[in-house]
Amino acid sequence: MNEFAMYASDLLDGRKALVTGGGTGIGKAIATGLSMAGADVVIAARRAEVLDETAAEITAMSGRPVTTDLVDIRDLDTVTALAQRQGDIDILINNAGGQFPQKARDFSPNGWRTVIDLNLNGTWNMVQAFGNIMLDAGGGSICNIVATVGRGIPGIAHSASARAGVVELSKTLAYEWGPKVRINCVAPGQFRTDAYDNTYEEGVGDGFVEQPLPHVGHVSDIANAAVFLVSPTARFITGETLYVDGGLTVQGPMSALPPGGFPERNEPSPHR
Ligand SMILES: CCCCCCCCC/C=C/C(=O)SCCNC(=O)CCNC(=O)[C@H](O)C(C)(C)COP(=O)(O)OP(=O)(O)OC[C@H]1O[C@@H](n2cnc3c(N)ncnc32)[C@H](O)[C@@H]1OP(=O)(O)O
Ligand SMILES: NC(=O)C1=CN([C@@H]2O[C@H](COP(=O)(O)OP(=O)(O)OC[C@H]3O[C@@H](n4cnc5c(N)ncnc54)[C@H](OP(=O)(O)O)[C@@H]3O)[C@@H](O)[C@H]2O)C=CC1
Repeated sequence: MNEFAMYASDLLDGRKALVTGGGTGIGKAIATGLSMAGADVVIAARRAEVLDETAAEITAMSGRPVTTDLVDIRDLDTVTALAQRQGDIDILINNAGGQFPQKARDFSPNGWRTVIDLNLNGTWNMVQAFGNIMLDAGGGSICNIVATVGRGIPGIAHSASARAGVVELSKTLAYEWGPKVRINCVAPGQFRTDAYDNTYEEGVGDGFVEQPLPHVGHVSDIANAAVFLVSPTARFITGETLYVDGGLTVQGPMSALPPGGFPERNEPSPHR
């Protein structure tokens, strides 16, 4: 099966889409999905070489040109400059982000700040810069890639807080920008991208078997959800968060640290 061929190849004809972090992993899959559905895609991040390689790969699959551009979403000046170059977009996917796993009690002030700055402030920089242009131009659609927030994510309290902020931001803007700009989120469960494998210890997510769909997701699962949400097929959906997590948040283990990562949880409770 071609995982990226879920939609008609002209679904997004004539639309321009920008994907942050589109050179790797989930962002690359989303960019591929958008291109396969007919959009003119721009992928933007910090590493030109990675972006160029990915653009060529996507073009080989979809037959459509893919543009690359540079941005550091934490740096407002580069976001503003990107918006001046690529402001005429109809679709924005805020996928760039990430964090490191650590117990909250060990976070340094700068560690906390860095993750909030990337995932909440960085996303906000993009949303405001491009959202304002969409509002002036008449409309558009935004999709923010977050994480499975809603019941806490032990081991990444900084990122969980930032992503919850993005979910609430999206709901708020869905109202404020309602008639013109739709804004939704996709919440991925666990996806074994290169970045994931490089960041998380062996054993994280081993409890998959307890998840309703007991296997790892494919990045195209996220891509298909994101393409749906930004496409006219989802024209009556805004302020929503779509969980693509194999049911992890319904029932499953949730920790970014490997099993045994919180031995203090076996200590007697002072609350009894
Ligand atoms: C069942 C399913 C379950 C599922 C449960 C799992 C759910 C996970 C869901 C998410 C999965 C993914 O995102 S998968 C993709 C994963 N890959 C990533 O996220 C990689 C991206 N991460 C990063 O680039 C970095 O972590 C990040 C800090 C965000 C940005 O790096 P920078 O180079 O800008 O920052 P630095 O200057 O290096 O560091 C800034 C501060 O952060 C601290 N810091 C950085 N890395 C650190 C580390 N590993 N441990 C401690 N502290 C760290 C530094 O010490 C600095 O603080 P001081 O020393 O005090 O100055
Ligand atoms: N994989 C998973 O299981 C899950 C992933 N997520 C989230 O999904 C998103 C994609 O994850 P994944 O594909 O696995 O990870 P990647 O690390 O492969 O993707 C992150 C992308 O964002 C870009 N990026 C990082 N920082 C910046 C920045 N400051 N400015 C611009 N671009 C930046 C990176 O490119 P470059 O370095 O060139 O800038 C990279 O292409 C992330 O937000 C991640 O946290 C959420 C839940 C689960």
